[in-house]
Amino acid sequence: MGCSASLPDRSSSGRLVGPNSENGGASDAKNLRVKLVLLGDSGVGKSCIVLRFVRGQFDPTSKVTVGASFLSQTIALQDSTTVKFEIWDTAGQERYAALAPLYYRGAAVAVIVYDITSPESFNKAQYWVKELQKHGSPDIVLALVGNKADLHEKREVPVQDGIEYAEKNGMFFIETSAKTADNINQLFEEIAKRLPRPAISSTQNP
Ligand SMILES: Nc1nc2c(ncn2[C@@H]2O[C@H](COP(=O)(O)OP(=O)(O)OP(=O)(O)O)[C@@H](O)[C@H]2O)c(=O)[nH]1
Repeated sequence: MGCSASLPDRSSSGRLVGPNSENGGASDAKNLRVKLVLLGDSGVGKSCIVLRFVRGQFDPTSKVTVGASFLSQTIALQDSTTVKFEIWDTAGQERYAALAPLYYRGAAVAVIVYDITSPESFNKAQYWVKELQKHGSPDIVLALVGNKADLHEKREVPVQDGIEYAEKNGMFFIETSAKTADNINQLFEEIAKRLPRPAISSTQNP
């Protein structure tokens, strides 16, 4: 189960713009290209977050991620900077864990996702934070995301736990719902605001 995310560039809201082709894909002060990796336990909603961000859709019936999938999406900030996110959505199943370094190596941003109804997934998120702190780029932007915020009646991870853990580790924190779209665009906009200027450009290779 899950959200299939092997999709082309698409705009999904008025604030999102098409692929940035004016400068041939390189980063400059106004047009940033950013490699972003999503990590987290299987089933927390990584693919659904990406699908919601890129296409504005939620598909509860599509499949588990195998290996990883790649998508990109460009957003425009208020200061007219554009940020093209090159997104690697990794597979959360344990059997793919050894592949993760291929995807987070050289990433300017890591989005570490857990499910607010699953303490196990919160523990797994903490594992990924430590892994990124040890092996990620030294200036990587780390975001901690508590997804499935729409399932508040089943919540098992208090919002305060997410806030405190993120604060201690110098991370940006947000709760989202890929199902309702709550805070999905905000997640990427807040990441964009925290990027060093210009961000390191990347290629479509992991
Ligand atoms: N209620 C609710 N369900 C969600 C949300 N996001 C994802 N889901 C459901 O959670 C399940 C897993 O979502 P995926 O996006 O495939 O999870 P994943 O983290 O990509 O999983 P892997 O591909 O195994 O790593 C699916 O059944 C989704 O419909 C959400 O915000 N709210």
